[in-house]
Amino acid sequence: TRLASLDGPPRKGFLAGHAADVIQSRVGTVFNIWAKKYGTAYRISYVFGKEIVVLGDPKAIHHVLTAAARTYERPMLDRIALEQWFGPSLFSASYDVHRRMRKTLNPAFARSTVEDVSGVVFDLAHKLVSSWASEVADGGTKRIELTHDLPRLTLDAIGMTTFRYNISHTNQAIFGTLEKMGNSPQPTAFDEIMAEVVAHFPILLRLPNEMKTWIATLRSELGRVADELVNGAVQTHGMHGTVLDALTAPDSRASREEIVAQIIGLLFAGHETSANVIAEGLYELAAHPEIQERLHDELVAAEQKVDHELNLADLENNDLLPFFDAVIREVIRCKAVLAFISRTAAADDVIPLQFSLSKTGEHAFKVQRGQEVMIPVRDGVNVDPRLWGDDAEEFRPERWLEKDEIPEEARLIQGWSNTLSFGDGPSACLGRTFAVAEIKIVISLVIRRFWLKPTGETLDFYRLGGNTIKSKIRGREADGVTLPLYLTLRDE
Ligand code: HEM
Repeated sequence: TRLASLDGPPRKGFLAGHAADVIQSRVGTVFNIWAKKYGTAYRISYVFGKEIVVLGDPKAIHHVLTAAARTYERPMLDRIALEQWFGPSLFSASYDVHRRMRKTLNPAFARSTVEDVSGVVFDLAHKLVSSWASEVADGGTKRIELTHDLPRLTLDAIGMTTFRYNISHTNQAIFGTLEKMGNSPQPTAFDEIMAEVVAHFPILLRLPNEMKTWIATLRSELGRVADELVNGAVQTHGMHGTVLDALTAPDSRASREEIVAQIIGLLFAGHETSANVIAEGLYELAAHPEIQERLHDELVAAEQKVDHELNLADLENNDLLPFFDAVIREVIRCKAVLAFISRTAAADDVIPLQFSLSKTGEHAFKVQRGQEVMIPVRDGVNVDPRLWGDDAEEFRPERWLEKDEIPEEARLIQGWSNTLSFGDGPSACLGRTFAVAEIKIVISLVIRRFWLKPTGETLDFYRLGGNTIKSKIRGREADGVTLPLYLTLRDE
C-alpha cells in the first residue's frame, strides 16, 4: 500500500477510522502515546479509509513547513471553506498571493510596531486587573472565570491596535457572534465524515448552517465597519490602525473584500489563541505556588531596580527578568493552543527524516500527491521526550535558565524558541511578536497584584471549536468550557 513503510495503530472502522480519537480525546491521551509506540513518523486511518501521515520528526517538519512549503498547502477543504466564508485572506491564498499579502502585512506586526502600540494592551490589562481587584473584598477570595474575561481583552487588543476599533464596547453584533462561536460544541467523528464529503462536493458548503450565519454576520458588520474606518468616519482616539494602514497604503493591492477578509482572519487567529495561552499560563502558575512566588519576587525586584512601572522593553529584558522569560517560554511550549498543524502535498514527494522509521530503519519515505500530513504540536514535538528529555511533559521553567542544557535534538526545531507553538516557515504565525508581548503584559500585571490558587476541581483539556484547546471540569462536562481560578489581593 501507499504508506507501507510506516508503522501505526491498527486500522479502525472504514467510516471514521481514528477521527474520534484525534478530535475528541483529552489532551495527553493520543498523539504522545502513539509517538512513544510508533516513533516520529507514522500513519493513522481516518474517515473513508483515508490514511494520514503523522509527523513529529524535526527534519521532516522543517521540510514540510519550510523547505518544501510551496508543495505543502493548508488542506483543500480548509482553504475552500475559509475563502468562501472570509473572502480572500492569508489563510486560503495560494503561495504567491500569500507572499504578497505577508509583505503588505508584516510591518504591522514588526517588533517596533508592537512596542508602539503596547500602551493599548497595558491599558486593557490594567482595567482588567482593577476590575478584579474591586471585586475582591479585603482579605477575601474571588472565583474568576478566565474564559470570559480574557478573550474580551485580547479581542479588544487586536481591534484597538490594528484597526482602531473597540469591538466589545462598540459592536454587540460582532462581539456576540464571536462569543457564540467560541462556545460552539465539540466536533464529532460525524463532523469529520461530513467534512470529507464536502471536500469532494464543495457545493455543499453553500448549504446553510449555523457557522455560515455567524460568518455572514461578521462579514457584513465588519465590512460596514471597515468602510467607516477607511473613510475616517469614526472616532478613534488613543487607538492604532497598523493593519488598516498597511492594507490601505498607496502601494497595497488589497481590495475592499480582501481588507474585510484579512480583518476577520486576524480576529479569528488572534483572540482566542492568546487568551487561551494566558489563561493556561495563569492556571499553571496557580498550580505551582513556588514558581508563582519566585516570579512575583523577580517582578517586584525588577520594578525597584528600574524605578518605574515595567514597560514592554523591561518585560523583554532577559538580564532584568531571566526567570520571567523562562516562565513565558515554558508556558508557550507546554500550552500550545493548536492541537496540530495540517498540510496536504500538492505533488509527489520524498520526506526526509532525522530519526529512522521504526518499521524499516530508513531515513526517508515517499508520499503521493494529495497526501494529508498532521503535525501534532500540543501533544507532539513541543513535549516529545526524544527532543526534550524525560521531563518533557513537565512544566519546568528552569530548563530555560540552563540554556546550554536545551537538548541538541530540541534545537533542531526551528520555530519560536525551539517549539512549533507558532508554527514555522512562510505561514508561521504573523502575530507572534504581538502575542508574546500581550502574554507578558497580562501575566506580569496579574501576578504582580494577585495571589492565584486553583479551585480544586479537576480540569480536562480538549480540542474544541476550530482547532484550539480548551478546558472543562471533569464530571461536569455539560457545563461547557470553563477555566476558573481563585484570587486574593497581595499586600502592596
Ligand atoms: C499565543 C497566541 C497565538 C498562537 C499560539 C498562534 C499560533 C499560530 C500558528 C501555529 C499558526 C500557523 C498555522 C499553520 O501553519 O497552518 C498561526 C498563524 C497565524 N496567526 Fe497566530 N497565533 C497566536 C496569536 C496570534 C495573534 C495575536 C495574531 C494576530 C493579531 C495571529 C495571527 C495569525 C495569522 C494571520 C496567521 C496566518 C499566517 C499565514 O498564513 O501566513 N496569531 N498562528
